[in-house]
Amino acid sequence: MADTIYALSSGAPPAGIGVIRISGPRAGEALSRMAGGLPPARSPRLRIVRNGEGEALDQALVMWFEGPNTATGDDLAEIHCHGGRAVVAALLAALSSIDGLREAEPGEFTRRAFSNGRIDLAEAEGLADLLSAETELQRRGALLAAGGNLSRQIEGWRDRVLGLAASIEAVIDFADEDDVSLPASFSRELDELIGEIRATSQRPATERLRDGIRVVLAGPPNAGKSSLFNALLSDDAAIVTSEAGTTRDVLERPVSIGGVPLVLVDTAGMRDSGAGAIEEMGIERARKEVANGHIVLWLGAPDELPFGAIQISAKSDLGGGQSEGLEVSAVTGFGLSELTDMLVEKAREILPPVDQIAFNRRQREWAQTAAQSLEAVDTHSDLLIAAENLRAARRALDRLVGRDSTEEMLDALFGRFCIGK
Ligand SMILES: Nc1nc2c(c(=O)[nH]1)N(C=O)[C@@H](CNc1ccc(C(=O)N[C@@H](CCC(=O)O)C(=O)O)cc1)CN2
Repeated sequence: MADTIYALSSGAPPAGIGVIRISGPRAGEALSRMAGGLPPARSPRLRIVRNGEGEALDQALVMWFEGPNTATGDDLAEIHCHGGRAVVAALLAALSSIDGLREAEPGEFTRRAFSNGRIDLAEAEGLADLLSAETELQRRGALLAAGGNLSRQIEGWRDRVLGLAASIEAVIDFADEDDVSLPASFSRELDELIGEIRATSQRPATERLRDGIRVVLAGPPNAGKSSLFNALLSDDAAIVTSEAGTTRDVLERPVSIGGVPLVLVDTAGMRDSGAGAIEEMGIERARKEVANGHIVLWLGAPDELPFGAIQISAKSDLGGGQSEGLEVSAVTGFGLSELTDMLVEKAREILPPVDQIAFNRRQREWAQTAAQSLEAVDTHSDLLIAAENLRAARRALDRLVGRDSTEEMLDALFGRFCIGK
């Protein structure tokens, strides 16, 4: 019998309300013991919730969902309690003392939903992105995958592959009868399918949306990079999102500007001579960032503009001086809104579309494998080989949505979730 797991699924206490979920074969029994009987299925009821000694712990809304039509696919109970630390702690302690119940691991509720066939891998990956979404664009992109749009598209492609395979197999099976041949539409249907898979694979990968567009500020020392960095971070439109984990001599801050996820990267000032060994290392890092940045803002001399970078003339409040490129002043705010508008526009051009499905890198590899197998289908030569290529394409699409995924893959994915999800 599968374990029955429980966890606080809402945010860290103290909070207004705490939602505790219990999933598994003993969920109903556990809720019934604590709430003095099961409420009617799928209807909230206000109950006094008690521990094993009959002591009242809280007055809470309780809900009961009978499997398999639940979020996890198991029997599922929920206690919506007051979100105070001691209330949540007392309820979790009461659950831990019930036989056969244990605390859930990170992502374990979602993993149950996956093993019970309630969601597929593409939906679970979308959910992981949805939970980590900090900007509006990230939320919209992830919701499409989490809501099954991507999976439905793959299912549609898979059905078309099966249809093509059935036509080929019919010809193979009736090879003796000479009036059996492939439908005239076969090649057109095959080409259309390849075209759609290729077009979707060519869209930028969703990791770019998840990780943000790197906007690198580069230039010589004292060019005003850090002032511009700070000004962009405190721009009205900018919401500073959670800090990146790494501290380096390259300073980076994730920020949401107009709902678009950007990572602002401030670099060491570049100069050719007079730099000591440590500064030299900083400059080396700065060069790397310039090479890897999605958007590079150059605050130096126009004749040293790195390839593809955007010329910025900072400190324009000082007047005079160079006036090439976009003029901005971190001090007066002059030109900042033009700069952020431009950043948002450029970023959107290189981000995956949020109103259409896009793949992450793992999904893209399988989609490309499927397209390659389909491209190898040649109806003018051995049809047995064509049939085998169609089977290979079907297998690749299956892998894309996680049929036969390995334990390692699942551990890696669900380990990204928090406890209670
Ligand atoms: N309180 C609470 N809120 C939550 C969740 C939860 O588990 N509990 N969710 C946790 O992820 C998300 C909602 N996801 C859910 C997914 C499926 C079903 C479910 O019961 N599905 C059934 C019946 C659908 C229906 O009522 O029409 C089904 O699909 O058959 C419920 C929630 C977000 N909000």
